[in-house]
Amino acid sequence: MNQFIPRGTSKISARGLNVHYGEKQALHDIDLDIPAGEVTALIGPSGCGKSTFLRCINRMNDMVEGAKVTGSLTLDGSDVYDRELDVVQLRARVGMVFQKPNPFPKSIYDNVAYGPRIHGLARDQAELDEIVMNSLEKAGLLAEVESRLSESGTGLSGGQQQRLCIARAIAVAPEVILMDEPCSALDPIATAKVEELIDELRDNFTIVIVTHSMQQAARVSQRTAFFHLGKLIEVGGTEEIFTNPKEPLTQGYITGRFG
Ligand SMILES: Nc1ncnc2c1ncn2[C@@H]1O[C@H](COP(=O)(O)OP(=O)(O)OP(=O)(O)O)[C@@H](O)[C@H]1O
Repeated sequence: MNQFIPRGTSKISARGLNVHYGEKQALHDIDLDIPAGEVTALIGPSGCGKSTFLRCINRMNDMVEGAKVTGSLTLDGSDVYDRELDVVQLRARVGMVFQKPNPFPKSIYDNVAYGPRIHGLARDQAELDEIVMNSLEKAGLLAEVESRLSESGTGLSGGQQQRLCIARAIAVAPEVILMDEPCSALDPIATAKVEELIDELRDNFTIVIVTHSMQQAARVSQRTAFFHLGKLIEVGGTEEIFTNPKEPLTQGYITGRFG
């Protein structure tokens, strides 16, 4: 059963969204609204289609051979799958942070400056410096790396690398940040830092996060969508989903009866 927030307040809207990988249908008729300025968590057992849905939003599925997306997906009311749409521009508006931190083998500075450079966001070096510093600050990393900006990003700890990847995503001023299990490779302390950061970022960005951890969904999100076997079973306020789910399948999952 799908519940909608009123139209007009949603940043991303899926209607009748289907995804096939060759013969296999990974998502069935998904209707889902993602509100602006909130964190929406996508949860559900392995293989239920969470990552597939996430990857539809910035058209990462375009790169998967045999993947076919039908139905409608809009960002601020515009069709994400419009043939005329510039996918590079879309990915600047919709940034992504992956499961494994993947800094470029470049300096910490250049990791963050990369996007602003290719999108021509800074008029001069001073402006680029400002974007880099601001992004590192917003990602909660500046104090730890200020004195070593020219050192390689790959030399940082896993948690620092993930915050560097978040800084890199923020640097192009996206509207939406997609996070695909961003803490699964991190220890509990690094995880706590990234979770804190997610909470701070929601003032400025719309965030969609895939997580296997129900505790994490409960800690960081305001809205939760539960997927099962490629279908959206239930979506609602996170507290409501975790304390008073309407669907027996959701209840079964959150109480650990299957997973
Ligand atoms: N590139 C692909 N080619 C073929 N099938 C795929 C591909 N990617 C995903 N699938 C299938 O689509 C379904 C949904 O996968 P998806 O990765 O979206 O699930 P998920 O809920 O994110 O899983 P997990 O929690 O294990 O990451 C699964 O059955 C998966 O095997």
